[in-house]
Amino acid sequence: MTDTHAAIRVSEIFGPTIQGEGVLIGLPTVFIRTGGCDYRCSWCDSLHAVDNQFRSEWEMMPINAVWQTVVTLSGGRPVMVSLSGGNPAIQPFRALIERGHREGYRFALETQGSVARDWFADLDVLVLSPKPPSSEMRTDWAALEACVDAAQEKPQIVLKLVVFDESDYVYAKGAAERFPRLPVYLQPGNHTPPGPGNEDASVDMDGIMKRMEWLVEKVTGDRWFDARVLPQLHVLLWGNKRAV
Ligand SMILES: C[S@@+](CC[C@H](N)C(=O)[O-])C[C@H]1O[C@@H](n2cnc3c(N)ncnc32)[C@H](O)[C@@H]1O
Ligand SMILES: Nc1nc2[nH]cc(C(=O)O)c2c(=O)[nH]1
Ligand code: SF4
Ligand SMILES: [Mg+2]
Repeated sequence: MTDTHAAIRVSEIFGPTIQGEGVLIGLPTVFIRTGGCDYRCSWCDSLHAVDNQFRSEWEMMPINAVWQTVVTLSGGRPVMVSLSGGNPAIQPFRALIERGHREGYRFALETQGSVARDWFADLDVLVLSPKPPSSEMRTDWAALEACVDAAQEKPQIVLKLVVFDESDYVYAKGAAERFPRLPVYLQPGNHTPPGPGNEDASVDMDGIMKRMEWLVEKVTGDRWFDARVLPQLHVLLWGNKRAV
């Protein structure tokens, strides 16, 4: 069933900018960032879409209004739309995806993989980013597998793993071994400043670059030749600034 009366809890809609991460890096993209998350990662870089203290900034938007915003931002030209958050899987996106597809838009979704939806099969790209030990979250592997199953091999599915340290790297290797058919993107963690609302704080660029170099040494040393190591390009360009 497609519920065209459904509303999406939106934190921000922005773009077009470039996708800064993973398999679609560099591609012009409009982002819909939903409000609310079932996780609380210790290093989440989007707390303004997670922490309840920002709830007053979130808006319940009817599908039509969300879609109109995307059309306005893209000048009516079909573009990649990234559904992120928060956890976008807890929002009712089926009708928006259907609407956008009719007009030639494509949809990627970023989720930690804790909640599976049957409409994942309607996506073009499903980015699963299970959380390593440094996040202080525990992975429900059955839920992650349910996300892969829900997609029914229709969208492209990739694993994007954030790595801060050795135990995160070991976790990433384990996750890749559980899903041998999924391409793997490794992304160095960005130590975001404590607390939400600190997007003007400077980025620890040296730390990010050191972790990237170390990651390259790890994957090449381990002969892990189908892993890809990529930075968050938008962080290199614009730091912790919001909505870029
Ligand atoms: C803010 S999350 C929103 C989507 C979903 N909740 C998730 O975590 O996949 C978007 C992406 O940013 C990554 N991310 C969040 N905080 C990060 C940080 N401090 N450093 C590097 N990547 C981070 C997540 O792993 C995820 O791939
Ligand atoms: N440019 C840009 N690329 C991104 N890739 C993933 C993002 C996210 O926060 O989900 C993000 C974001 O916020 N901005
Ligand atoms: S799952 Fe994603 S949005 Fe939620 S707290 Fe973790 S990084 Fe942030
Ligand atoms: Mg981000």
